[in-house]
Amino acid sequence: MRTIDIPLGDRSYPVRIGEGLLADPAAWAPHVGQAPILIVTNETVAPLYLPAVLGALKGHDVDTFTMADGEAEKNWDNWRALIGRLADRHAPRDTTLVALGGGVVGDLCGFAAATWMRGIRFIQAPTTLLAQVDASVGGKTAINIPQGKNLVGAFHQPAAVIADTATLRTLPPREYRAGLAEVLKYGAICDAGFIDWIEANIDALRAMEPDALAEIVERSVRYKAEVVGADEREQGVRAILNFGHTFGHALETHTGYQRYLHGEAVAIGMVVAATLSESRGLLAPGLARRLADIQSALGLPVTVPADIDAPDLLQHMKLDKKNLAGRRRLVLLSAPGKAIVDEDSADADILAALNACRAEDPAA
Ligand SMILES: NC(=O)c1ccc[n+]([C@@H]2O[C@H](COP(=O)([O-])OP(=O)(O)OC[C@H]3O[C@@H](n4cnc5c(N)ncnc54)[C@H](O)[C@@H]3O)[C@@H](O)[C@H]2O)c1
Ligand SMILES: O=C(O)C(=O)C[C@@H](O)[C@H](O)[C@H](O)COP(=O)(O)O
Ligand SMILES: [Zn+2]
Repeated sequence: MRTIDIPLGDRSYPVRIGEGLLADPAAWAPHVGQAPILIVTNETVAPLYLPAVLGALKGHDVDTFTMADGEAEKNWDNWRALIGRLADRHAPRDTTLVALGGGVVGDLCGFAAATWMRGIRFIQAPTTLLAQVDASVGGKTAINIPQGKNLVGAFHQPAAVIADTATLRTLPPREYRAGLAEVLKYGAICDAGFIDWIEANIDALRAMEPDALAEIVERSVRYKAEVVGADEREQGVRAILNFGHTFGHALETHTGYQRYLHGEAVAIGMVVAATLSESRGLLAPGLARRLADIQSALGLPVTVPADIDAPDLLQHMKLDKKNLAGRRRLVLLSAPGKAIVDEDSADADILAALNACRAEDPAA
């Protein structure tokens, strides 16, 4: 087991990464006391991993809340149902919530933990690649509303992250690929050498080779730890973790959270953001093409589909949380591995970048 600390003063916590951790009582013991535990999971993950977690937590007072599956479930109804469960069970303030699942379960459970009695402990037990490399770390919790992605939420750090890499073996291939988009994001914004590494290890990543998986999980968490440790509440540098997300979230919202996985939408968004960086003269030509080639090789989408109008996406971008006082703020690149926050892109620049990333084949 490897441990990476998220350095946040009295809110610091460990991210524990290893094979078989969910079933290991020793992995849980330091993070759960004798107070009640409510495990939040979904109908797909529960049959796969709930028995192992219940076994590891034997002897504790444990209840389970199981949601339906899918991004569209990260909504008010499930937040209300989960809060209702806590209320019905008279859950005291020392209750620990456990998010067992992907980023959807993690974000919703985290938001319930942030809001029940003004904030209770929670533990992230991420079971997707995307959640292990990104969503479980950093304390962003949220639900979606029809007007936009993650628009209702709170910063609320977990007490620990228990990332069992063995769970990745049951992940559907499309979900695994979506997680790779957030992995590549760290290369784009933090470390050009990591882009090189991913490029050199595409076959190993496609084959889910254990050494390659261990490398991307640990390296990604280290990049995120550094950024979150420097700026917990996105007052500055943390915004770079949103690279590709302004366009990605617009795609997700526009399609009702049904058509693209989060990582897929971010993948398209990263190509658009890199293209815009180049057309604005902020970034030397070549990286947008290179990112698109890596993503294609990893089986990720790279183009804005023909049936989605660029002005519609621009409209969704008005509710982006990075915007301040009427100023639109975008995360762009100034070099491979170096991100900047830009406030000077005009509508016409953005529309041109979106249209430059159109599929030549409308069916694509
Ligand atoms: N809070 C953050 O910092 C942050 C960061 C990135 C993404 N997110 C959010 O995370 C969400 C996406 O997370 P995700 O990609 O994990 O999606 P997800 O939670 O929908 O999980 C993907 C799918 O895999 C299934 N699944 C989970 N673990 C499995 C396993 N081990 N084996 C088989 N199936 C499994 C799930 O049931 C689901 O169908 C989005 O809502 C996104 O906004 C949050
Ligand atoms: O941790 C962060 O900060 C991120 O931006 C990570 C993103 O990958 C993630 O999708 C996050 O949920 C987006 O946050 P939002 O503030 O744009 O809703
Ligand atoms: Zn993301």
